[in-house]
Amino acid sequence: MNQSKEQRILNFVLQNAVRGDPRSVVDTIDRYCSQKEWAMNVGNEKGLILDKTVEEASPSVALELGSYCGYSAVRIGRLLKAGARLLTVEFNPQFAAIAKQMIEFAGVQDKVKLLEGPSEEIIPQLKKKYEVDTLDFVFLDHWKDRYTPDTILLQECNLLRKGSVLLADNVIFPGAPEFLNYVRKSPHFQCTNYPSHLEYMEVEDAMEKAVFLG
Ligand SMILES: O=C(NCCNC(=O)c1cc(-c2ccc(F)cc2)cc(O)c1O)c1cc(O)ncn1
Ligand SMILES: [Mg+2]
Repeated sequence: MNQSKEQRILNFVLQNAVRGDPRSVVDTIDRYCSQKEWAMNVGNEKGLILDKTVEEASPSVALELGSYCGYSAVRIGRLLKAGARLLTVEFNPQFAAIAKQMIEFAGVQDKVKLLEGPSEEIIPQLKKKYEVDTLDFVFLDHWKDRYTPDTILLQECNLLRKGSVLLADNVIFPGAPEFLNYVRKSPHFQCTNYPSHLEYMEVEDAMEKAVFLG
């Protein structure tokens, strides 16, 4: 049975990156996906916006929706302070299996926990089952039509506090127009747009930061 693209990306990392070195894993995925096969990792240009936003938020508890191959989980995990943790949610079992191996190879498994399942099922479990009080940082990179319902669900589950930072990928391409409309119109969010480009392409894209005001 021939390999999936995601398996080929993982194999390239296992053979070319340095075990335990998150930076080398991130750079190796970017090298593969810019030179060999395009894939929907956030990439290095938007990755730098992600880095700066994570560093500014300095989260103790972070959530990622949409792990894919684990690129951004490794990227965020490497920036977390001692004792801080990232929960990353992936619906697709094939993607989840790859992401778990990527996270372990990078050596961030003590900070990053992958939760497999649909976000709408996992979010309501975060407080009781995963001992979350509130989330300091949320990276939205899953199905674009889930950004708005999941943002509402996070509020309904009292998982956001004054100052919680949401950062959403792909608000231009593939696009999340409903989400942009929702957070920009809401009195509960302070929004900032960061123009960029689709990973590994010259297509326009952007990230949107939405800070919860309580
Ligand atoms: O999360 C799940 N998919 C990835 C979401 N992410 C994207 O769809 C995504 C897509 C693109 C993209 C860009 C250009 C293009 F031509 C095609 C796709 C880029 C990105 O940066 C993304 O993040 C998922 C899977 C599944 O089977 N079930 C539940 N959820
Ligand atoms: Mg994306």
